[in-house]
Amino acid sequence: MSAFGMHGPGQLTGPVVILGTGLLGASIGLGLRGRDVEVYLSDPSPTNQAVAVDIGAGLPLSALAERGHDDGAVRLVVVASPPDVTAVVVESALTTYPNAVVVDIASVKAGILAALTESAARSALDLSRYVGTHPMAGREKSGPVAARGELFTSMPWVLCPGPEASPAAQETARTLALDLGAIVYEFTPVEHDEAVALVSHLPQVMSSLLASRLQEVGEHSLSLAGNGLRDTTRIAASDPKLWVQILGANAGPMVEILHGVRDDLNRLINTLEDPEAPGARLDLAQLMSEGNAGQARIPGKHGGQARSYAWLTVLVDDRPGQIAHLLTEIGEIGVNLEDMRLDHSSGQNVGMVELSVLPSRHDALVEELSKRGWKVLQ
Ligand SMILES: NC(=O)C1=CN([C@@H]2O[C@H](COP(=O)(O)OP(=O)(O)OC[C@H]3O[C@@H](n4cnc5c(N)ncnc54)[C@H](O)[C@@H]3O)[C@@H](O)[C@H]2O)C=CC1
Ligand SMILES: O=C(O)C(=O)Cc1ccc(O)cc1
Repeated sequence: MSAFGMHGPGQLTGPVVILGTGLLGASIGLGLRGRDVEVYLSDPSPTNQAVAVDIGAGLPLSALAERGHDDGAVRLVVVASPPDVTAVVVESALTTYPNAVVVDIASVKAGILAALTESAARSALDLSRYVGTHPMAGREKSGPVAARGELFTSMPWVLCPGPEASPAAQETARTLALDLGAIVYEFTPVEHDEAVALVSHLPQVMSSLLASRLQEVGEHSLSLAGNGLRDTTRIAASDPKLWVQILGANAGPMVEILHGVRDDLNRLINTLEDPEAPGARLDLAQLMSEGNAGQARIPGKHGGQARSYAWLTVLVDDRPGQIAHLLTEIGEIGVNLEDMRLDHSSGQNVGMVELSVLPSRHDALVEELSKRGWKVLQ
């Protein structure tokens, strides 16, 4: 059993080759190693490859032959390179590994399938072994140092098979996602690109636009920043190189959505230019309630139904061990935490731990924690 064997074996059989060992490639390697799958890693950046090997995401690709395998033995190739080189890397993997299923995980799907279909029309490319996929899980950091084997647990993973993908190749792609703990969805590449324009690419653009407003503001104003600003700008820290490629490859669906956003912004500007005008307050109320209605439709994390939780805030001294102590006590009280955020009161030696729980458990937790001497704000 490997060092990560506590996750138990999966269904997938190796050897698996991962091409591109950044955040996603190394995370997939870690997850598969946790299920004892034989994984080999390759990256044009020797540093990224070495880091991925060091964290236990697999062995260098050179070890494939050393372990007695030829290229024909490879069962699955995962292409985890940047989107703009993905079609070329898939094409070369289909040729190099004649018996392997090849999946890619790039964030945009239709253009890659179109490029491969065009290549296949000119050469003898076997697209029955190719399945485009997209795990809807990531981070605002890139590179293998940020990799996590659990990244995909309970997250959506979209399969976008082209018309030539064989049932066996689709089954292998599905097994990869399921072994890594993901929830599998099937979309056509075009449906996928339209959906992610709204649920993934627009949030990134809005977050970046908002955060870019902060470049010139004085420190005095920034010191008032609270969770609203942090929540809405987390992904503004994402890698520009990746997002230039994603947005460029999904420009059509994005432009359509951005026209709608521009109309809404124009409406808001017009209203706020004359906030005392008849109907202005109603218009603002409508805008806010339209937002409420959209927000309420977002499914809960892990694909569950949208659900509202109750929040409470516990003040903790800024000393080592305080948060661990608080969590232990909550465990003893027997309340399950749904979410947790940490914050600091600026300029004070006190931390604020925000906890979310099922509404039915909120009052009991407040009462029990208060009895045990914790300062609880509701
Ligand atoms: N970052 C995220 O949150 C998510 C990213 N993706 C997709 O996953 C893929 C990888 O993204 P990240 O891991 O975030 O990027 P990353 O920048 O962390 O890693 C990309 C890796 O690909 C390597 N690479 C560059 N050219 C290559 C080539 N020709 N062949 C093989 N490897 C090559 C780079 O050296 C780097 O190590 C992208 O296609 C992205 O759209 C999908 C879901 C989430
Ligand atoms: O950090 C987050 O919340 C993300 O949503 C990351 C992400 C980035 C790119 C993708 O194609 C999918 C997911």
